[in-house]
Formats: sequence, C-alpha cells, structure tokens
Amino acid sequence: MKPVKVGLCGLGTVGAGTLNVLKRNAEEISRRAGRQIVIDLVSIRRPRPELDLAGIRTTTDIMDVANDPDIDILVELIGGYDNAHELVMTAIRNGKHVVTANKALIAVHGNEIFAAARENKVMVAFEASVAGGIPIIKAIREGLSANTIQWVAGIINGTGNFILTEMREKGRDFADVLKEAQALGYAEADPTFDVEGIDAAHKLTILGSLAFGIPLQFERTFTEGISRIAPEDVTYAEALGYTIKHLGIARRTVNGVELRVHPTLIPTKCLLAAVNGVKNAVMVQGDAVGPTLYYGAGAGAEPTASAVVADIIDVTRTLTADPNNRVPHLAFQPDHLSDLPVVQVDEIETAYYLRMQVKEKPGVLAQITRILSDAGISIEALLQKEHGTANAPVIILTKQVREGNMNQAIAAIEQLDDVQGQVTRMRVEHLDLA
Ligand SMILES: NC(=O)C1=CN([C@@H]2O[C@H](COP(=O)(O)OP(=O)(O)OC[C@H]3O[C@@H](n4cnc5c(N)ncnc54)[C@H](O)[C@@H]3O)[C@@H](O)[C@H]2O)C=CC1
Ligand SMILES: N[C@@H](CC=O)C(=O)O
Ligand code: NA
Repeated sequence: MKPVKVGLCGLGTVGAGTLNVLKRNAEEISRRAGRQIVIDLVSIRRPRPELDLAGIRTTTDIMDVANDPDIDILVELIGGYDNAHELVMTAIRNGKHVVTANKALIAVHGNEIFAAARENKVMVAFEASVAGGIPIIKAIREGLSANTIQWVAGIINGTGNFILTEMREKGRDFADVLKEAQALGYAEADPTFDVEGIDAAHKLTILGSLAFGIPLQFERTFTEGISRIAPEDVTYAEALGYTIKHLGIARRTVNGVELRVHPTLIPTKCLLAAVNGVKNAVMVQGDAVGPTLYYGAGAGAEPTASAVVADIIDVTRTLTADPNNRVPHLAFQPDHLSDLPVVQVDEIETAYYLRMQVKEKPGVLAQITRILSDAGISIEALLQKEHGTANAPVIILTKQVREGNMNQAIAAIEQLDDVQGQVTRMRVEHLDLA
C-alpha cells in the first residue's frame, strides 16, 4: 500500500516534537497504522539546522501545503485564529484530512470547520488541543460514550499550573516562572492566553461540547485567570485545608450547563490538588462509570506530539471507512446536537472563599455575618488574623450559594465603613466523587 503523506505546517515546539516522534517511532507507527506514514512537505519560516529534514520537501508558504495534491493529511501547528482558519478551511475544501493542536481555532471556528469537514467527507482530529498528551478527547468521545456525563472538571493549562506550583512550593516570582514556562515551550505565543484563562476557556469549551453534545460556544464560557491570585490567599487557603488550582468546570444542572474557568479552592485531600507543575488532570463523572480521572503532561514538545501523532495514526486507520461511520467530531451525531443553554454566571451555585480587610473594633464581624445571613448565605468557617495594626484580614468560607446573591452580599459588605477596599473572592469546589 502507498504511504500516507503528511504535510506539516509550523515547525515550532510541537511541530519539531511531531517530526521527532514520527521519525523515531516510524517502524512501530507503521505496524500500528497498517501503512507507512511519511512527512512529505513541511512549511518552514527560518532554517532549522538542528532538525533532520532529509528527504522532506520544504516551503515557506503554508498555503502550498493546503494546495499540494500529494498531501493526504495536513497537520496544522502554527497556532492562532486567522491564518490557521484559512489554512484548515482550504485544506478541507481540497479534500485533505486535518490534524491540529489548536484549541483557539477549534473553540472559535470549530462549528464551521466540522460542518465543512462533513460536507467534504474528511476528518479533523484535535486530541492535542485539550490537555496536551492526555487522550481526554478519545476517552470522552469513545471510552465514555455509554454515559450521561454529569460533570467534567480539570486542570487544563500546564503553564498556569506550573506557575502556581512554583509560586506555592518555592515562593518564586510570577513573572520569573512565566519566563521559564515560555523557555520550556509550554506557553502560548501570547502568554496572556495562559495567565488570563483564555487558553483554558478554549479547552473547556471543547470539553463541554464533547461531554454534553452542544455546539461550541466559547463566547459563553466564563473566564478568569490566575494573574490576580495573591500569595496570602494561597497561605490562608492552606490554613483552611484547601489548595488553589485553576480549574475548568463543565457541569450539567437543572437550568442547562455551566461552562467556567477560574481559580478554585479545592480540598487538599482531593486528587486534583496533588497535580503539580506542567501536569494536567481531568476528572469526568459519568452516570454509569462514576468518577474517572485522566492525568499527564498538558504541554511540551513530545507529550503534545504524542497526541498529534496518535491522531495521524487514527486518521490513517480510518481513511477507507465510510464517512458516516466515523466517530463524530463533537462525540454526538452533528444533526443531534442539543440546545441546552449555557447558564449565566450569576446563576451558578458554588461555595466561596472571601477575604476582606476590616477595622479591629467590636461589632464589625456581626455586621458582615448579618449581611451574609440576610442574603441566605451560611458560613462554613471563619478566620480572623491578628495583625497588631488597626486593620486585620478576615477570611470566610461559605456554603453553596447562587453567585447573584453572593455578588449582592459582597457589594453590601464593601459599603461598610469598617471594611477597607474590595473583598477578594474565589469559588470553592469539593468535587465529590460520589
Ligand atoms: N506548546 C505546547 O506545549 C502546546 C501547544 N499547543 C498548540 O500547538 C500549536 C503550536 O504551538 P507551539 O508549537 O507551541 O508554537 P510555536 O510558536 O513554538 O510554533 C509555531 C510555529 O508556526 C510558525 N508559524 C506561525 N504562523 C505561521 C504562518 N502564518 N506561516 C508559517 N509559519 C507560521 C512559527 O514560525 C513557529 O515556527 C498552537 O496552536 C498551540 O496552542 C497545544 C498543546 C500544547
Ligand atoms: N499553553 C498551553 C499549551 C498546551 O495546551 C498550556 O500551557 O497548557
Ligand atoms: Na489531549
């Protein structure tokens, strides 16, 4: 049988990793795929003498790859929304299968891309786009397909988890750790995507669609990053038995589905609290299987290449399958997607961590607790730190409450004369494994 010809666009961190894995494991890969897979054409912007490109054609124009009649599978590893969009749509229209690691592209343009792929009877594979090397898309789409999925929660940005871990364990400076994450090839081209939660929101958008069979709705995913986490919150959380992690949460509720990414306090005994450095982990709760957990490297050249190459093998294996019998892109048949609404963040229900600076005088705590109880908010724990100054921090953990009620209570607390500045708030999740 003729070899399958791959055209690779983007020879950066993941592109170079993909090239290396495909070459190093070529023999095993062809035994698994049933055919030889060769990289035939690579787009390259500047010379890369350290890479072995022997026998591979090169071009400086990515569109040459999308338009080359010899290429069977286009692998998009350039990143970003616009050029990648044009590249992938052209490849699909030219009848090529596509493998991509680009979560921004899938979260924002995925509905259009999958419709075009269906029309042109080609596959678009995107395992590397969520949680790097962890086969989470395959797990949800295939391994858990018997289940009604109740929720998915995970650490899905390696850079952010690396930063939080280094800050907590070694007291390192945020900016310094971010620079290291960039040097290690973990961060996005624009690292604000990592620290402001946008990258995690792209990934959660994809996970939510796979779990609940809804169209991709990135614009409805609530997004908060890690840039405003203060070191003292890490310390107070620990004193209360919690660890702060940046989580993506997709949950089915009576009103629809929640899609949200934000810093979250989770009990230190929870498995996700032990996930450190660039590692990611995703928990999926299905009605039949119960809780499941997937762990591994969320970023980096070869872990990500592992998912890219697995997708290339998957596509190769199913090249001759009837397009109607392939695994649907979003796990559910495209004409059976659901219109379950994504609920507004005001409507979500969660517990809260609150930190405020109050004047050390009698009666202040009573005023605060009255505001909370008037809003129907029960207190789980309260910490008052002696500062020896006129002002002292008060930390409150609440029980579950509707976010809209919490917003009103916080606004009222901030109006009190004896409360200084703004109230810091973070959501708390227990991720019960029932
Ligand atoms: N680095 C990682 O650990 C992971 C990255 N990803 C995704 O993989 C994709 C690639 O990421 P990296 O390899 O880290 O990025 P990178 O910045 O290291 O590599 C991108 C490469 O594409 C080239 N490129 C960009 N635009 C181009 C254009 N218009 N024409 C020709 N070449 C162009 C760049 O010159 C660069 O060589 C992104 O979508 C990223 O989100 C996904 C999972 C993990
Ligand atoms: N920048 C991303 C790369 C993988 O998706 C991350 O740090 O997780
Ligand atoms: Na993955």
